[in-house]
Amino acid sequence: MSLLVDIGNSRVKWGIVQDDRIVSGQPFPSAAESLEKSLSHYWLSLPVPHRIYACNVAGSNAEQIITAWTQRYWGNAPHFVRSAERSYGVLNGYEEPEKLGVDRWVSLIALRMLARGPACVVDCGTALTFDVLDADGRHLGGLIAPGLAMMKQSLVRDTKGIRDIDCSDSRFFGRNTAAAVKGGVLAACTGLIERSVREAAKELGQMPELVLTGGDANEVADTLEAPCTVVPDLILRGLLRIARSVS
Ligand SMILES: Nc1ncnc2c1ncn2[C@@H]1O[C@H](COP(=O)(O)OP(=O)(O)O)[C@@H](O)[C@H]1O
Ligand SMILES: CC(C)(COP(=O)(O)O)[C@@H](O)C(=O)NCCC(=O)O
Ligand SMILES: [K+]
Repeated sequence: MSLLVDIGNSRVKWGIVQDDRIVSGQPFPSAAESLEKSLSHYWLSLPVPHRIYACNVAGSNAEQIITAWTQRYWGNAPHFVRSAERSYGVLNGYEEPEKLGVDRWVSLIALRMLARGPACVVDCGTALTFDVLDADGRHLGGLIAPGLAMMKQSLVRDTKGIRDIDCSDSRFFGRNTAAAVKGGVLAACTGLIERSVREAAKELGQMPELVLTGGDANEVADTLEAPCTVVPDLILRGLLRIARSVS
């Protein structure tokens, strides 16, 4: 059995590989304070994995805690994927390829398998990232913006007049503070995505496919006018691609 682990700035997403398919587990917070406890809670009952493939953007502390845990209970350290210049049919577009967030790199590897032609991937996580891949697997670069929760938190933190932001209203324009914040933050994300897709289409000479992933992908997809596909386990699928090539 292989274990696939995507360690983001908010949450650890993970899944086991059974019959070459991903069975996703319950995500848990990546915060260092609770990480060891969460690992024991979610992973102690698993069969011992022969291989562990991980991508981590939550800092070396998270990497150390997870490695210590898997060493202690399974006698096995994870293989931490690093961003490369070229692999699995994808050519990294960064001037310094190793500086591209490894979650973005792995999502491009998955996107390359999934898409028939040029495609864009949006990760609606702690940050919102947008990356472009042409029909030959060349990464044309991307964008990084704050994610939905981070935008809301920054409004609460840095203003006196915005406090309660719980809202189930779904009209575009809000008629109270919470609805105005919800709408503003969603419009910031969907506006970024729709403008970026148009810009990508200009560079590509053709309309790209659009794939969304991350904890807020469904909420963003519901507001987007552009056609898109939500793939919740996109990064785990990229890790599976890498795992297959090694075993
Ligand atoms: N059950 C949930 N628990 C926590 N966050 C959630 C949940 N469902 C959706 N979210 C949203 O998902 C975001 C984190 O998405 P995720 O893709 O896990 O981010 P990251 O990869 O940066 O850790 C949070 O900011 C939150 O808005
Ligand atoms: C952009 C990110 C913060 C996204 O992290 P996430 O929201 O997935 O937790 C991460 O991919 C990262 O730290 N990237 C390094 C900088 C870059 O990609 O240019
Ligand atoms: K992520």
